Amino acid sequence: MYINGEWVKTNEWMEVTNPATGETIGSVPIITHKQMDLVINSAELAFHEWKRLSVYERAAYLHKWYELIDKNAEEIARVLTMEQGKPLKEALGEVHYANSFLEWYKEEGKRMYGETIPSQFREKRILIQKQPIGVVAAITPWNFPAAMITRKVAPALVAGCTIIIKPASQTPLTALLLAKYGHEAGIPKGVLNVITGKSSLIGDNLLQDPRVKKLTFTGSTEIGKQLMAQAATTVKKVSLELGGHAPFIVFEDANIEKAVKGAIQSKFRNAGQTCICANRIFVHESIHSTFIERFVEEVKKLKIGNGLNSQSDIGPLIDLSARNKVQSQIKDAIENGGLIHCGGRVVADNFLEPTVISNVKDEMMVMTEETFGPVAPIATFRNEDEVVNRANNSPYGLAAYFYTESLSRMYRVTESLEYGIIGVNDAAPSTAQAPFGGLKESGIGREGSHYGLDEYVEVKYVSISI
Ligand SMILES: NC(=O)C1=CN([C@@H]2O[C@H](COP(=O)(O)OP(=O)(O)OC[C@H]3O[C@@H](n4cnc5c(N)ncnc54)[C@H](OP(=O)(O)O)[C@@H]3O)[C@@H](O)[C@H]2O)C=CC1
Ligand SMILES: O=C(O)[C@H](O)CS(=O)(=O)O
Repeated sequence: MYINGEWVKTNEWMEVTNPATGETIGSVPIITHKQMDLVINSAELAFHEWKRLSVYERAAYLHKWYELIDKNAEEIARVLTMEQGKPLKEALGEVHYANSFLEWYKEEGKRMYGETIPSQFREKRILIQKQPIGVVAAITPWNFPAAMITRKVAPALVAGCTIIIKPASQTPLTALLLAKYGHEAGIPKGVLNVITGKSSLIGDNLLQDPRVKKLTFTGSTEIGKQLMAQAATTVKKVSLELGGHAPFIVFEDANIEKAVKGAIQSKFRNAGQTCICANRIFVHESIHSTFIERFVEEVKKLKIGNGLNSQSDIGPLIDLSARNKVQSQIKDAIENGGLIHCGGRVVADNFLEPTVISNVKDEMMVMTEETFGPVAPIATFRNEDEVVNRANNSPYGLAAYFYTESLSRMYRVTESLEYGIIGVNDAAPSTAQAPFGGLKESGIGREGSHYGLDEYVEVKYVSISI
């Protein structure tokens, strides 16, 4: 663990395994109660100094950190693949995507403007200041072990906050490697902290402590709700990036080749383990057979294998329970009339073939529960109103995609879909300068863009009588 600028151990450890092979690749300490108090104390003390630096001074630290991550991207990507499983080419892409948040926020922080507002009284002046909120608790998931951290740390640090990061127990090594380069960049002690151990102990301590002013969480909706309730005890500001169940709609006037390419990209990235993966594919009945034929042809080309093998397109699922959950969705679909066009089988332990199922009904598990695996369920639809209603019929509201060549349809459907992120003929919308986040039970707040910076500041109103 990295606490107050030092590498800290404990007597108890937990192992980290490679999901592709099951082998142990490392171990991390299990934090104690005493160390929880130490890390919160360190972050609180550091906050009072860190916030006094100019944003330009803070940005300079982020710039050095960015340069070190860029220089060591291959090393970080390799560790990421070994603990999370994604193909090395995807892991390297994630490291650069993660670094883009440092690159973007080290500059955006310099535009953290306040404002003056005219008063109705001659003798009064109204001043609005933006100030850092304080100590931030960041709890992150295993599917993007680098990007889900920097997407929080970059805006938090440049705004003047200090941060305590709890990475997922399955992927802590990437977080600790990022901290190593943050340390080498000279980030002052106590500003950046990475702790590991029992999530409930860590969560309870961070969320009950009034010195922690903000929770930023990325993970499942179930855990997000629990943490939000815990944060209420001390009225912490919360940002929640939760589950998704993205509809992917192919209209009759779509460019089918683009739609097939987009569906492959959105569905099978990270073996389908992303919160914005296409989870329900709706194809207009008039182009269904053409789409299915081309889509299956392309899916069959995907190669499954250890992420360290440069030929692999699809790595393992994170663990056996994840694989079993996906398999149960496939089984449910088949039992209710779904037709398997390819895949559906376990290749080895955590490896599941990329699977395409047609004749899918909206009541099936695969169409109502987040899949988080390489399964593409395809349903047909007759008209625009029908498919928009079906697409919106979900407690989730994170990402949605649709393919059309019609400008008027693009506006109509974009305005009707109840999702925070909409890809129009685009299956890969995520980028540092745009706001990422969902509606409904997909979360609260945004990450990335200037909206993401606002999550780490308080707006102070100063009324002056001269
Ligand atoms: N909206 C978005 O941007 C994203 C959403 N997600 C969603 O996350 C889920 C997959 O990620 P996954 O890691 O399994 O999600 P989880 O919600 O199970 O875990 C997320 C993080 O929360 C921690 N955690 C779990 N329980 C507690 C607790 N009681 N107190 C404190 N921390 C706790 C976990 O720790 P531990 O590892 O020790 O269990 C982990 O670090 C999917 O639903 C996916 O949709 C994932 C990525 C991005
Ligand atoms: O966990 C996720 O799904 C990521 O937030 C998706 S992305 O930002 O890498 O696209």
